[in-house]
Amino acid sequence: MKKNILLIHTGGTISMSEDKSGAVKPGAKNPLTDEALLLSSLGNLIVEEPFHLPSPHITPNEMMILKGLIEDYQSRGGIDGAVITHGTDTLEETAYFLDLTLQADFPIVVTGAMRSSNEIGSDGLYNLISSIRVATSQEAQGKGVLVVLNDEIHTADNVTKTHTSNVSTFQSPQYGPIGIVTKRGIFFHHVPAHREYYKISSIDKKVVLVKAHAGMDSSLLLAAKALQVDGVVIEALGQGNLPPAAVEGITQLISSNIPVVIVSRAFNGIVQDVYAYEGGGKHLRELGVIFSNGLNGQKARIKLLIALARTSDMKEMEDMFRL
Ligand SMILES: NC(=O)C[C@H](N)C(=O)O
Repeated sequence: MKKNILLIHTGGTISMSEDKSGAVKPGAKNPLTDEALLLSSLGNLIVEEPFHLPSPHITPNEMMILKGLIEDYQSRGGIDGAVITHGTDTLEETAYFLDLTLQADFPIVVTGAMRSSNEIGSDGLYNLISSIRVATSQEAQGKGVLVVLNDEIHTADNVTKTHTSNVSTFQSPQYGPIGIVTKRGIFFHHVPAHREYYKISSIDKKVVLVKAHAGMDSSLLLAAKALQVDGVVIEALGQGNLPPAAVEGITQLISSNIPVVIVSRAFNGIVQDVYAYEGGGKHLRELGVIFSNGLNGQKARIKLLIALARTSDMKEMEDMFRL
């Protein structure tokens, strides 16, 4: 029996076309709707298009709209899986947001494309078909929000865009993909180590993301404090260290009760309190910095926004980032 799949289009290259000059842009109509007949052989598709945006235009507000839409369908029942088409630039942030805030009992898959619908070698329709196949697979259940592109199945917490234009751009640097898509089937070779769920009803805090560099000082951190942001995420150096000149900024943020979360600007590995020199991980831990293990900066920012939507207790936030 065909499964009921909620198909949500949000925009991005997957629903754009190239014009004669080679410029890629959204048209009046989503080209994927032309493929409705072909796609309908894969399941009963219930199509929604709550907005049509390139993914650099996506904000947490659109992420909340997607969460609400999926929860609506979930409460009405009868849905066996959901697929979201999304621009690739911020796809990982939306996927991770939904992973943390939805408690769906059916698979949710996010996909996109690197080449627009009318380009040679266009990957959009192929990725969409793969995603619907994953969303209808029994084994995809209970694995959290999945990201499917280029024949690979990734978890939302680990996947990241690693190449500006290549179709194999989505990679999971820490652990690799958890499954593959082939002509014959959907094969999972790993199980996600843990799942997290946080109930939120709004998201409205301001969290900035700062990248550390050799010679970094406190100016951007002090500017963040002056702007009265609600939280700061820093892509720190190596295992989680900062230049000594950044310590003043950290101290002032934390003494103003503004949480500071660090991840590493290295795209593999975790941050730890290893080094005991000024600005080293041990020093940062003593100052009250929260260590986020394994997330990249943009995802730690999403998690901090969610944490701030739930609590102002630093200890509770720290516990959330320990997972
Ligand atoms: N490949 C893509 O989808 C990139 C596009 N700029 C977007 O994210 O909307």
